Amino acid sequence: MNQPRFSGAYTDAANWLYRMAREHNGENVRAEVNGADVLLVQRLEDAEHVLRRRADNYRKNMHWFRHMLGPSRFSEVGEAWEIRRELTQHYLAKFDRERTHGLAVRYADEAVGALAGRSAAGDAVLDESLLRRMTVSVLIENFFGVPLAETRVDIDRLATLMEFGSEYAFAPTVDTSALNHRHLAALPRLRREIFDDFRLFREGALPDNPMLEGMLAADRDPENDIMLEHELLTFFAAGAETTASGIGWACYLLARHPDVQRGLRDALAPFWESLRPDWAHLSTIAPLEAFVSEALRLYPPTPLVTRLATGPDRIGDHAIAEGDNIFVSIPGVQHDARLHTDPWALHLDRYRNNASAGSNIAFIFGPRVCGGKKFALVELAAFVATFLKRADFALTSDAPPRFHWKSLMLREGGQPVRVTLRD
Ligand code: HEM
Repeated sequence: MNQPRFSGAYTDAANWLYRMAREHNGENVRAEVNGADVLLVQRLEDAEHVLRRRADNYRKNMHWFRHMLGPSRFSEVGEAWEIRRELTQHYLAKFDRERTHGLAVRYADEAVGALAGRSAAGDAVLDESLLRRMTVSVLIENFFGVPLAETRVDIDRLATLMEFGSEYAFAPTVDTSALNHRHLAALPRLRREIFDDFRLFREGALPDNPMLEGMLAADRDPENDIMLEHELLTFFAAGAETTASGIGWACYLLARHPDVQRGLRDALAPFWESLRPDWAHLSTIAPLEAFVSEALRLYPPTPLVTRLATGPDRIGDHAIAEGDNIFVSIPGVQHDARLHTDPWALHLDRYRNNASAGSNIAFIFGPRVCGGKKFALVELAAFVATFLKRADFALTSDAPPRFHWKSLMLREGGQPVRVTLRD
């Protein structure tokens, strides 16, 4: 059989990952990706080997991403990563759940009204910039204590930079096409504009904030190459673009499964009618948790993580040499029919006994686990609950999704969903 091959722009990469997950279900695959040999890992046990058990032998491989966005917690390895992780992880782990829940409900309420306005005006797809505005608003207000409107952060510029970055996110990088030349030419100006947008963070114009003060102190320290703007950029990209993609896919699933939509709304009714519609209460609503988990299983916002072998090893049946490229396919692992019966369908029941929850790896695991996993799960649950309270979601097209990768996974052409307010 011919070796599977991917060539072209990485904007198409997620379509290839889903094809591999169907055609080589439950198998790892040696593939050629833009001219380089890659082992595509699709088995949970081997993903655990690469990301957790032998993480010391598989380092992050984001030279090009680093080149585009600057070195940050996201791209660095070893001590350079550990210093950066120290700067933010305490705050990402110890955030106030109730405050985050409150902010997520408030901004979801605003966003769903605007989304319904767009649908009423004739839009057949969800306006993704409204979803991004919602998630950036929660992130900034939660971690920096100010509303987005009082900062100069421009969410569209951030999204454009992410799109540029996706072309260069992986090794091997794509051939430089005319499009890429245009990107490269525009990059310096775009970066300058975004850094200028972050001026208030550097100038101490925001309320006292220990996380920001720690980042600024590290930025001033000549002993390292930490730059506040690089850390902020990846913080916003990792923390807001991802959840915006996640809630977009959740809306699509609600629209595609009206029965699930009704069932969840019914399950949430006592919550909204209660005297205590807070996180302590929302976090006990099992069908909501199951729905968020299934949305992240079927459509993981970050579908691919790439690593480079630093020494020889074995992964399943494959011998690994130093310098080998390893791609862990999250859709591959999460659609493995050995772990999930009927893996392509939405199943809320499988979470009843937490049976297959452990095989969902949307946030990966091991030392480089997503720093914002808990925060993202609080936000996503609050967004879905608020959207369901306020609106109905209906499909505007039955066409199966094609994917558009831009450092995270969106739907090509936008999510075909009409939003109608219930009150
Ligand atoms: C549904 C939402 C999200 C998903 C699916 C997601 C997924 C991921 C994945 C797969 C990685 C590992 C990438 C790699 O190692 O190559 C990662 C890393 C990271 N994520 Fe998330 N993420 C989400 C939301 C967030 C949020 C809300 C934040 C911040 C508030 C965040 C902060 C981070 C950070 C800081 C890292 C780097 C961790 C490290 O290497 O130290 N993420 N995320």
